[in-house]
Amino acid sequence: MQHKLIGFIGGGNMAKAIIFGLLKKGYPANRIIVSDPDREKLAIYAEQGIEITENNKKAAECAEVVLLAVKPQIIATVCEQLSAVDFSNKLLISIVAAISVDRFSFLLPTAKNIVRVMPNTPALVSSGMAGLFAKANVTVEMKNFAQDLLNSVGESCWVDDEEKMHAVTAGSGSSPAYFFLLMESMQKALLDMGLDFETARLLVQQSALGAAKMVIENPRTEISLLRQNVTSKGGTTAAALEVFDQAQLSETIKQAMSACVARSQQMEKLF
Ligand SMILES: NC(=O)C1=CN([C@@H]2O[C@H](COP(=O)(O)OP(=O)(O)OC[C@H]3O[C@@H](n4cnc5c(N)ncnc54)[C@H](O)[C@@H]3O)[C@@H](O)[C@H]2O)C=CC1
Ligand SMILES: O=C(O)[C@@H]1CCC=N1
Repeated sequence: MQHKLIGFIGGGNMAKAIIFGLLKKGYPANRIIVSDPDREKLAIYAEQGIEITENNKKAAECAEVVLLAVKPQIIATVCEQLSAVDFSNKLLISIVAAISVDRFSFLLPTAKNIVRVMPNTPALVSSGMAGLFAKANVTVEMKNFAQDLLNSVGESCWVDDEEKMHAVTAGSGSSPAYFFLLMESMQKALLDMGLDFETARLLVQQSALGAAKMVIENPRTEISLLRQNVTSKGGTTAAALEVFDQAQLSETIKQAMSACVARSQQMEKLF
């Protein structure tokens, strides 16, 4: 991919996952600049040879691609700081949850090429998943760069309707947390059963990896069949799944993901 100069506005958790993922894939450190008011956060980037600044405007002015990675709650303030920057020839990528392209067009009127992305932190280990959305006016070249960027740290897909970005948030941005919670709970249960910490963690992490690989490497097999293949009639797995069923786990997961979507829709109106 092209090594355009990327200016990250905000250098927190998600920016870090993308930036370190990019560095691992050979993206040159001297083609990245990070702006953040938190000097401690900036120090980790400086150590990698990345230019750092506390001045958002400076980072955006010199960058060809500006990637917004601040919290939705402060997006209006941050855009105000960027209002004197001419975005007309720049690509603006936002990973900010819930904030629409129309909102960015309002906050930064010179921005024409806006790509909205919902990535996730596994980008750090080259296993990210990102959903992307752009309006029809965005050039193919700009869209390709945005997708190449996300593809270099994982997989990606486009959605044709911006409304779907709320669901994408439930399925990419937030979803690693659901899997972490499941793994945390499994690890805790194994500790309570008397296994030591390292054994419990190894059992959980390797089983999670194995299950994910089974799904990925058997794209034509329904996930439900993979589950059934583990579940002997009257056996141990059936006993475990019966408990999940009684607790209505599937319904709970649906409710949790719906809450994620509802919060995203609410935040879209709030910020
Ligand atoms: N953490 C995640 O898994 C994901 C986060 N996102 C989105 O990424 C964005 C950032 O989230 P996180 O990295 O988790 O948050 P974070 O709190 O770790 O990072 C935000 C960063 O913004 C910095 N900041 C605060 N005020 C600033 C300002 N005026 N100018 C520049 N930087 C400023 C903070 O110092 C901090 O380093 C959010 O909009 C979130 O919705 C999207 C997908 C996944
Ligand atoms: O929890 C959040 O709001 C952000 C967006 C998706 C993941 N983290």
